[in-house]
Amino acid sequence: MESSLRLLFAFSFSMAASAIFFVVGRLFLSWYILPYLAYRKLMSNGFSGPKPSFPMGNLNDMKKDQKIDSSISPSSCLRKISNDIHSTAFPYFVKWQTLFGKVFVYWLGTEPFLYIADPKFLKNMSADVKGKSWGKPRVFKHDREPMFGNGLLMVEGEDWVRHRHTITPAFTPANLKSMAGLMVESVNSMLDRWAGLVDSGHQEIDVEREIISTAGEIISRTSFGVSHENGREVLEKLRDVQIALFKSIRHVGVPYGKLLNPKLTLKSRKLGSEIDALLLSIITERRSRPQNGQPETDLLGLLLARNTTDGRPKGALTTKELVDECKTFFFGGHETTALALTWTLFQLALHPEWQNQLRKEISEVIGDVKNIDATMLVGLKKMGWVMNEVLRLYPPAPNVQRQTREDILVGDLMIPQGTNIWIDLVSMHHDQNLWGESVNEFKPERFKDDPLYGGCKHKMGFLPFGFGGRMCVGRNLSAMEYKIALTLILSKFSFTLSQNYIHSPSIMLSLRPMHGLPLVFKPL
Ligand code: HEM
Repeated sequence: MESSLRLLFAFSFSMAASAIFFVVGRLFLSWYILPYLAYRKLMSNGFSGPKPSFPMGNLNDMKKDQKIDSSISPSSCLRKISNDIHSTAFPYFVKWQTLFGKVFVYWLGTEPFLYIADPKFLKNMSADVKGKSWGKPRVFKHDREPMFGNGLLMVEGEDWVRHRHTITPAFTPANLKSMAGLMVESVNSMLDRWAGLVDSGHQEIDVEREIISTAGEIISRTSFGVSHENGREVLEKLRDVQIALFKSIRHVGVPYGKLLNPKLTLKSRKLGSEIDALLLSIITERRSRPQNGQPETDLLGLLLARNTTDGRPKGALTTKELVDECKTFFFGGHETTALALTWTLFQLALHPEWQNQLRKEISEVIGDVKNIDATMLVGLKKMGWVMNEVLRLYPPAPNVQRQTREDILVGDLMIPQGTNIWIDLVSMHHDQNLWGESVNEFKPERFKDDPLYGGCKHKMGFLPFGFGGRMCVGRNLSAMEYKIALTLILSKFSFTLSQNYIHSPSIMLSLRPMHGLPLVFKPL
């Protein structure tokens, strides 16, 4: 009896020991051996980079380099505003570029990333890769699940083709045109609010917050057909997730890094579920709405038209996929455009001569802004140059990420399948070799003779909307909203930068003014 008990104990012990050994082995394999082998493969292919440490990779070096200037104050800041933001927002990349060139390998936790700021290399790498063959880094997909789920920004392969086909018709010229009226209405109500504030002696307004809120209202109404009040709850929760993710970014790629921030992790998961529930109720309400025989052509209408509850047609999105797309578009559809407008008002506040040039163009092309019409907007050429120049200097989406799903040969260098890729748009947009000596100056006229590339020496050196098949699906919607909003703002106010402005362009997924953008307004 005793010996069989001993036998049982020995057996259980050895089973437990093997299980522990197996788990530890698996973890060691996936955290250390596999990333190290991937790294070795890249290094043996001729790539170099800063030395990583386990398990933080290069995260500690990045944190150390990102010094915060505690002496900064609004008045000292106004004296030293510079558009050379690459060196302030990404000092570690600038340092590594001087050591290793414009293509190198660095580590986020145990995840090696191939960093690229060389448009020629980017072109050679991406020339033969179709949109559906690119992946997105698993480490970000997992991290950003509560914000984007597996929506268009993150989805891959044949599923990406299916999602993109379903969504693209929402952005046809006819559909965009039908959104113009709602955009005008939302922007005018923001401007009425500004006029009220100025009348009551509050000339200084933080426009970043105002514009983000109005852009949120626009996407809620134009793409989802919901009131601003209903959309606001989704947008506020998305913003809270964004802040929570930003706070935990310090441990991105670190195994079980989320456990180091349990509160933030739980918070973003909880918010993610609440957002899903809100979106599901918007979808359910829309499904039950009588259609009056008219096809609904806004984004949600199009998504639902292919998604009847009784027997889904081939290629239709599942309810989970629908929710993820709504999440992606609620967020992606407002913040980037709002930031493009915000950075534009910042530049125009510093360059009143451009405010005047644009006002002149508006009066020649549009005339009375009460009659603004989407078809007139193409005539606003100078405004197009200004938009491009702002997207060059302050790209709201400052980097693009990929993961290879096949081996890619670039000249005689091989990028192995599964490699994470980080494309630094800010670096390319601020590269003196590509743009010349005036690279950090605001010069919209550089787009006069070359409206698409602004005279950049390489066509892949200017990519505010990404590249290839995965280029931004909302870029035309964004250009229309930008032109409508800027036209209305410029026709009602002139503005200057407030003494309280602190120049601190920072990354919180997107590139934003860390301390807002206070401007001083004067009605015209
Ligand atoms: C100034 C405004 C905008 C900028 C700078 C911008 C920038 C970008 C960039 C750089 C990408 C490529 C990302 C990648 O390849 O990983 C992208 C993709 C995307 N954008 Fe935009 N975007 C803007 C406006 C919009 C708007 C208004 C919407 C929606 C209404 C939108 C929705 C999307 C979506 C869904 C994708 C993923 C496309 C795909 O992978 O097929 N964007 N955007």
